Amino acid sequence: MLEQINSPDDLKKLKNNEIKILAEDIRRFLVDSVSKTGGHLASNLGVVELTLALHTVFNTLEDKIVWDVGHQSYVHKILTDRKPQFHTIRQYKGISGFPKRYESPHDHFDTGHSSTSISAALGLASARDLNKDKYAVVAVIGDGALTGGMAFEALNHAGQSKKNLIVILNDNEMSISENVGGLSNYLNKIRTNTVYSKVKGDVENLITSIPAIGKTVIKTAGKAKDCIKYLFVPGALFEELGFKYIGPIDGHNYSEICKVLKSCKNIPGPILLHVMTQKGKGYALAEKFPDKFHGVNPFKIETGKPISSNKNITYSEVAGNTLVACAEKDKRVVAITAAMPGGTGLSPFAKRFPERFFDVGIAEQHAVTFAAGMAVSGYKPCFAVYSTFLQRAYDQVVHDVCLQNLPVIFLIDRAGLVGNDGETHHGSFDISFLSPVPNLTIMSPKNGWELEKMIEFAMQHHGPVAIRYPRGSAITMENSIKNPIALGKSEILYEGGNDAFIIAVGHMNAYALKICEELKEKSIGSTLCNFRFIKPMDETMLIKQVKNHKKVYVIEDNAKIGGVGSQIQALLNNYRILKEVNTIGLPDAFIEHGDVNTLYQLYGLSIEEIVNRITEDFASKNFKNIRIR
Ligand SMILES: Cc1ncc(C[n+]2csc(CCOP(=O)(O)OP(=O)(O)O)c2C)c(N)n1
Ligand SMILES: CC(=O)[C@@H](O)[C@H](O)COP(=O)(O)O
Ligand SMILES: [Mg+2]
Repeated sequence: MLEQINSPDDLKKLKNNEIKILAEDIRRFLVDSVSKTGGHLASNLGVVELTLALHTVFNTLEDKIVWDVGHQSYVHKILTDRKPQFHTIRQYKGISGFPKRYESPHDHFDTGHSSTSISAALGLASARDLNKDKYAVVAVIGDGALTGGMAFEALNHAGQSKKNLIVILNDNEMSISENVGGLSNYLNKIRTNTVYSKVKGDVENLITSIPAIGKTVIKTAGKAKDCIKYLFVPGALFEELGFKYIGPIDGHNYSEICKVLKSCKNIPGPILLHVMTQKGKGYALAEKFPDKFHGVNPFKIETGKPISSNKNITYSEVAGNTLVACAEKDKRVVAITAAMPGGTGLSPFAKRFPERFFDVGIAEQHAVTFAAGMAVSGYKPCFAVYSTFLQRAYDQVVHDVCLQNLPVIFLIDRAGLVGNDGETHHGSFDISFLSPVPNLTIMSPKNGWELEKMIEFAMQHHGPVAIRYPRGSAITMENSIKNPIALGKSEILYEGGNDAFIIAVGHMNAYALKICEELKEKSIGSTLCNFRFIKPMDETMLIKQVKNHKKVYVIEDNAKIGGVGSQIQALLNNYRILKEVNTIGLPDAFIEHGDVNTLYQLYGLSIEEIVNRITEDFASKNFKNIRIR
């Protein structure tokens, strides 16, 4: 059936039983395709009927759907002309795993970070009204994404705005892990109460339908009506904010969703349509383990096991295990996540110390200020967070933690390039945005061992500490020099001559060591400095080594603007040391998706590219050894 669908218009020709077959085909296609490419599977399996219904009722060339996070937009992509390219999803030069306006006229807003959809949709609806246009605007937001502060801010605004706007709450009772918090409990009450699910009218209808209360209640007890409304009317919370709440409805019943969506089109004002779906639907393993199949590497369909299994410990696991060890020794250690216990390696901590573990939902801003509150009270909070999501909480880092010099530890996972998730998810900016913040100590480990030692160091430090490390396996360096971590001190990893002074940040040291060896073969002598502390910098070492070398190189997986290279250049300028610092880092651009090695090659960060660049510099006839004062 899927072969017959070349555009959303083709859906309108299908009968109900054909839609059922189509839904099955789409699920098969998704499992087959994602098992080869990797990607977000379970969320997409859950929204097949919902997406089919949306494309039946709306015309997405005009009507605007905003997919929150956007990881569940695969079915939408398949239905909107991207089926032929679907095998390229998340691969370099392939289609993105998230909605992209550049990719299709059916995509109306780019997403990747959670909880933005209602704000964006309200913006679209407000612009539509100013322009006197007529299109519909729909935000599709998950129950996890609804826990994000922005979603509440937008509901608050949208409810009062009275704009025609449909918010579809796709409730599958899961974030990546189990959803958490009071709102999740509230949705659960709506779902599980049979009165709620049977009665979809307004409060009068509801009350008259309960014989024990009856019509007299309505006549005689206006105030009581409000109380009863809170008890019985599903979605009263949303109603009070100014939304018309509809639901909950079965998100796998295509014709019911179509019917409700059609009537939503004719109801004025903001509507919240509560749709219940099952994450992973149709693929037994994903139904059983929706968290494991949220985002997957290529896997075998029969077993669900990854095709290439990498047994090496990841940086996230090192961080999580180290926190457990620290917490065993010190009762003040607490761990915080914003809905990413698995990804950040905190699951063992959650299991071992449930009372000292806090999953705050997708609420990075809250997580940081919550950590500040605990720190003020004598605890040692560790917030493990992906670099890209910490962007959300910048003001909280500055205003609530660093201004008060509180001993909060930021374990910044997924720093640098993350690969296939692409531009919304790379951790390209954390050095640039954290470095100017007073009181903050910033470190980056060269390998797993050093991450462990840095966390132990941070536990003893008085003041906020950020430790940034990349996605994936922790490097184990043979013969690594295990100097203890000392505040503001870097480590010389290689001494082989005075031509190039190479400063490497974090895991780039592994590359840099090989680079030094290759340069040696080309008769270029070098020294390698593992720049453990991005802040405070090891100024004494820097000045000494810079003066002793002909050229200076900084290798970092952060934006060059505001990165370590630019900071070292500024430092040398301050000391009137006239030396050019050559930074090998990320350009002033949003980096596309693709595997990390391809991207390193593309942006000059691969070993080969760096060796070539340094070799060319030293071969250049124009090369002058600038004398240093
Ligand atoms: C600001 C931010 N924090 C964390 C994430 C990581 N993340 C992506 S999807 C997701 C769970 C979303 O749950 P839900 O909205 O219910 O969607 P579902 O996958 O269940 O359909 C999380 C935590 C993110 N994308 N953005
Ligand atoms: C959509 C989203 O934001 C997450 O699912 C993210 O893709 C997880 O990334 P990792 O695979 O690096 O944990
Ligand atoms: Mg969910």
